[in-house]
Amino acid sequence: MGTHDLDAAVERVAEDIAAMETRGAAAIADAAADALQQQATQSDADTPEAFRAELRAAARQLLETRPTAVSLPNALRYVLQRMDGDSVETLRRNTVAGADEFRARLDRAQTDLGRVGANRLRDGDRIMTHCHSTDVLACVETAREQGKELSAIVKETRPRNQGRLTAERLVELGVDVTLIVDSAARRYLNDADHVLVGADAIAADGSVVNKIGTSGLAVNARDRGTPIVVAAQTIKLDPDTMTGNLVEIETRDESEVIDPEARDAIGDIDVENPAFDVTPPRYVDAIVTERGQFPPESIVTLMRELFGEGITDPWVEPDARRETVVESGEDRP
Ligand SMILES: O=P(O)(O)OC[C@H]1O[C@H](OP(=O)(O)O)[C@H](O)[C@@H]1O
Repeated sequence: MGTHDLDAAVERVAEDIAAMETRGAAAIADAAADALQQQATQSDADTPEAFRAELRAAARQLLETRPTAVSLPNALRYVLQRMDGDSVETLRRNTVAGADEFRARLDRAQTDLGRVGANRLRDGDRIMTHCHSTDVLACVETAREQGKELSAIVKETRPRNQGRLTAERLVELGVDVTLIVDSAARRYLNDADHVLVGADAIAADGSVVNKIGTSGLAVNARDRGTPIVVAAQTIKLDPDTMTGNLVEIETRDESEVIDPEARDAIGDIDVENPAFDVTPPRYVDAIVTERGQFPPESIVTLMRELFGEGITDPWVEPDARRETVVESGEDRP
């Protein structure tokens, strides 16, 4: 990859995604499409092949940042599939247009999803949230625009406390917010009408990969009889899972859990920090997408419609392309 001229914007976007300065599956997809667009705009490749190779290298650099949110490869796939043409200028134009189109679709999808999700919310409802999902917030925003009064119990979501971001945004939307520590969730589930969470990836069997703690929340919610709704644009659907591949779960640095000094003070311990977990479909009542809401078991039909049976990895050099099967990652559910 070192032989390719990567634009500074690509490096910057990749660093921001890895450090979680840019986070949330939709925002990651948007930033990745933007980075490819900047690479295409700035490229001084003098042959179509050099241009293509540069864009593929940029995509690989972006892919290396975080492994779980499938919106990232889906965004790269969308843009690179539109990189078409016989001259550098045509390739540049088509790639830039592909990125623009992708980002516009992303925006539209979230608005449409918000309308679908808002239909599930009634005036006076109380939701419980986990982490920070813009797809969830789109549902709340539309419901608020429809004049529905809502309140929310917001889990802080250790270790990075993205619940505080959700709390802030909900307050801006005029929602009454109660912030709780994660371990208090069961205690407050009786007060909630819905658990409403986002997703980083959805597998073909309807399993939902979301922020660590989602699966425990879903099991508790089912026990309490509180419906569990997942707000996830179709960009969160993982086409690789149609051929039996599992979603890779990101493990992050232990310093997010405990600072090194405090850790040393305790003595010889192991610290683990998985960023996501897998909620089996039987605990999920509905997946809300821009195409309507689906029971998790039927999501595979939507996946086939959207991705067909075969998928490609357009960032791989042509002589190394796979057919349809890829290697499984580690620590997959
Ligand atoms: O696409 P939207 O709905 O904004 O976010 C989806 C999901 O992305 C986040 O992951 P992280 O904070 O990037 O690890 C959360 O798990 C959230 O539910």
